[in-house]
Amino acid sequence: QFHMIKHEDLTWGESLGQGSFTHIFRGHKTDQRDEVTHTTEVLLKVLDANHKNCWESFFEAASLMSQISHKHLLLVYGISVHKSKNIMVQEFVKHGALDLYLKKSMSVSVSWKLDVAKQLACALNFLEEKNIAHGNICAKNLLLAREGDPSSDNSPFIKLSDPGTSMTLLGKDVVLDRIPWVAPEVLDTLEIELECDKWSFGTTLWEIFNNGEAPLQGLDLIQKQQFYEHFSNLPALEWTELADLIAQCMQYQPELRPSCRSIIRQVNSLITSGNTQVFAICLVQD
Ligand SMILES: N#Cc1ccc(Nc2nc(N)cc(-n3ccc(CO)n3)n2)cc1
Repeated sequence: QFHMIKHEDLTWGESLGQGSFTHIFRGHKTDQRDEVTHTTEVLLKVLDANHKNCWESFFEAASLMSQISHKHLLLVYGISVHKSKNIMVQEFVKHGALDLYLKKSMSVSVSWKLDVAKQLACALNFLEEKNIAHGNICAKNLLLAREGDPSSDNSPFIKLSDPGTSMTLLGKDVVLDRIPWVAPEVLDTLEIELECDKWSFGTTLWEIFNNGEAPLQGLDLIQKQQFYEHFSNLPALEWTELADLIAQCMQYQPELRPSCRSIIRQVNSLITSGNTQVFAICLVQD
């Protein structure tokens, strides 16, 4: 169910960092279509050689993304297997991962953040309708295709990246390190269900409104595990309605978390109330 890309059709550019057991590189792929050579800029995601045993899960994650297509889901062109290298060839998303972008540019507006939140909620709703759980929703896996800047007031555009190798294969410590993005029940079941993505949506909202700062950053694995054992919650944001939505998503009982439809409705009302507040302030100032 995959397009196989020949290794000789790939050219490698600079390293752009690494994820869990993967390295990512800028690159290009060439394909011949009726005598015309097309060159496309791509992102090459390589599975570490010492985690070759995860290659099925690595490609499983990618195939999930290539079976369905949606404007807010990353496009995976195919895979390339060459000697001991397992390579996923993805569309190159111009501005990279959202967590780094938020840390760099502290000046994005509330409406910018709510727009991103709404797009993620739509992507999750699409996956929910297909009964597909992603399993790794976080700001690092949200890719910024369009910046959208305050002056020309065009809005940001995000793409949800592949979930990567299933953490259930990656071992307990990887699962613990994903606290507080991983839903608490996953620590017992190691199963990813739709409700898990709602928990992670709450954590990602928290990240977005904390300018990309990682929640529970300084905690070690024991302290992270205790965070769940004590049924702790992330520090509430000032904006009460937003804090409420995060709290609804991050309920320890999976069945109490809101549906994607409800999440979209609540983000929409935050957008409306946010605009009203700005509008009111302008009225007062004038
Ligand atoms: N400076 C810079 C810069 C870095 C990356 C991109 N582009 C891109 N395109 C993708 N398809 C995927 C990713 N990822 C980045 C982290 C992950 C983890 O999942 N993916 N980055 C653009 C600019």
